[in-house]
Amino acid sequence: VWPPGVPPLHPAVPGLRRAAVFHSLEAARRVGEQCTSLIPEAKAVLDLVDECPKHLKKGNFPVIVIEGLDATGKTTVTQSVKDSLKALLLRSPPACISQWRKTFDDEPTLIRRAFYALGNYIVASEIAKASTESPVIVDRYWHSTAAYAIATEISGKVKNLPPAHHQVYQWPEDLLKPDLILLLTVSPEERIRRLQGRGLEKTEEETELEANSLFRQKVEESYKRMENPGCQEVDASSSREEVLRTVLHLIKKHCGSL
Ligand SMILES: Nc1ncnc2c1ncn2[C@@H]1O[C@H](COP(=O)(O)OP(=O)(O)O)[C@@H](O)[C@H]1O
Ligand SMILES: Nc1ccn([C@H]2C[C@H](O)[C@@H](COP(=O)(O)OP(=O)(O)O)O2)c(=O)n1
Repeated sequence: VWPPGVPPLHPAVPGLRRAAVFHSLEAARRVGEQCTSLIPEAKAVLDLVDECPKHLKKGNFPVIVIEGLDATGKTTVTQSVKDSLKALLLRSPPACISQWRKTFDDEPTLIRRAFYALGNYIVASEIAKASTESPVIVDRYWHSTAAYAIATEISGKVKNLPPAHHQVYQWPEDLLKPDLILLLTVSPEERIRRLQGRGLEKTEEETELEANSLFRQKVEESYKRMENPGCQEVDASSSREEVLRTVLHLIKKHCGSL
C-alpha cells in the first residue's frame, strides 16, 4: 500500500504521512472510497471530484491564496482584494461541499483530512476555470490542510515538528499551484481581540489563549515550512487599510500588472 518512491518518514513522526497528509488525489480518494458505505456524503464528494476535468491548467490571470490562523483577517482582506482587483473569490473547502463539512469534522482524523484534501482538488478546477477570465483570490487552500493536519498529529512542543524540507511540507505534485501565497500573522493578543470583536465568550477566549497556544504555534510554524510553493508572511496587525495596501503591493510585485 505504501506508494513507491516515497521517502522514509521522519523517525519522530512514524505514520504521519499516512495519518494526516495526503500527497495525491489518489491517496485521498482511496480513503473517501473506503467510507462511502458508512458515510453517504463521501460518495457525493467523490462524485463532484470525478466531475472535475483532469490535467488542469491555470489561466493567464494571477491566482493568489490567503492563509493564516483563524481571525488573522483572511475573510476581511480577501473580500477587499476581490473588490480592488475585480477578482473572483473562492474558498477551500468549496461552497459545493461545505454543507457536509460538519459531518466530516465529526469523523476520525483520517476521514476528516481526506475531505479537506478532496475539497482542494475541487477548488483547483474552479481556479483553473476562473483564472482564464479574471484574477482569482482564494481563502485557504492546500497549506491550511497540511499545516493543521501536521499540527494536530504532532503532540507537545514546536520542536517536535518534522524538520524543515521534510516531505510533509511539499506541495502535492498533482495539485494546481497558485502564483502567490500570503500568510497573515498577528500577535496572539491581537488575534484574541479580534475573536472577542466577533463575539467570542470570555471563557472561550481563555481556553484559546492557554490550551491552544502551542497548537497555534505549531500551525504557524508548519505554514512557514511549506514549500514549492512556500508562503510569504504578511504582518497583518495593522489597520484593515494598511493590510490591504501591503497585500496589493505584494500582488503587484509578484504577479505584474493586472
Ligand atoms: N486589520 C484589522 N484590524 C482590526 N480588526 C480586523 C482587521 N482585519 C480583520 N479584523 C476583524 O477581526 C475579525 C477576524 O477577521 P476575519 O477577516 O473574519 O478573519 P479570518 O477570516 O482569518 O478568520 C473580524 O471581526 C474582522 O472584522
Ligand atoms: N483548505 C482547508 C480549509 C480548512 N481546513 C481545516 C483546518 C482547520 O481544522 C479548520 C479551519 O477552519 P476554520 O473554521 O477555523 O476556518 P475559517 O473560519 O473557515 O477560515 O478547517 C483544512 O484542513 N483545509
